[in-house]
Amino acid sequence: MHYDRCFGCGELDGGLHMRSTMGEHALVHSRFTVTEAHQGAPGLAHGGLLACAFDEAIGSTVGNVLRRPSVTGKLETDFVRPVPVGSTLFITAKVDGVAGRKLYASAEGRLDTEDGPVAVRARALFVEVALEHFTTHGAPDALTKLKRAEQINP
Ligand SMILES: CCCCC/C=C\C/C=C\C/C=C\C/C=C\CCCC(=O)SCCNC(=O)CCNC(=O)[C@H](O)C(C)(C)COP(=O)(O)OP(=O)(O)OC[C@H]1O[C@@H](n2cnc3c(N)ncnc32)[C@H](O)[C@@H]1OP(=O)(O)O
Repeated sequence: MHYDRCFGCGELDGGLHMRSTMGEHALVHSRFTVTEAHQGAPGLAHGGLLACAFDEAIGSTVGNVLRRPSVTGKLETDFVRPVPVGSTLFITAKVDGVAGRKLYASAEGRLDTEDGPVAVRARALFVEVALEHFTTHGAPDALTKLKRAEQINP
């Protein structure tokens, strides 16, 4: 978790409640369980929420592997298989490259097990920002809140 009020990984009611863990070879593993609240078509996950889960999983990867503050500049998703309510996506993400402030990363999500069929793939460009990005555009006390989460999850 990087911030307890984050929609992706925080404790908010209605949030995605995702957790990410660092694995071998700098791969980061996240899980997203699709509930009734995440539906688009009856019984199936909404694509926008799946994209959100991948934003979170890739953002967590970029943040924890590179330790550079950044924001999503671009997020591209391929939905290759329906994701039913009740299923869990096992997401594996990695950093693909760095070019100055541009941080490239990608992820794939497999259905229900680590080696299940791939249901979603995503690629993202994160752009490194100064810490003032969060205080200028967000809350004035953003850094205090972010640093508190860092202390909980060093
Ligand atoms: C307090 C401690 C913090 C420490 C952090 C460390 C660790 C943290 C650990 C973990 C973090 C964990 C989890 C994170 C989890 C979830 C993440 C969710 C992330 C989000 O949910 S975040 C919200 C959505 N996000 C935005 O709210 C961004 C709004 N946006 C902007 O704020 C600006 O737009 C910005 C800053 C993106 C760029 O603005 P800018 O003025 O700074 O820079 P500029 O425009 O020059 O771009 C520089 C180079 O990126 C290229 N570039 C930019 N955008 C592009 C695009 N779309 N496509 C292709 N290329 C693009 C340019 O073409 C140029 O490339 P070149 O240099 O080659 O010309």
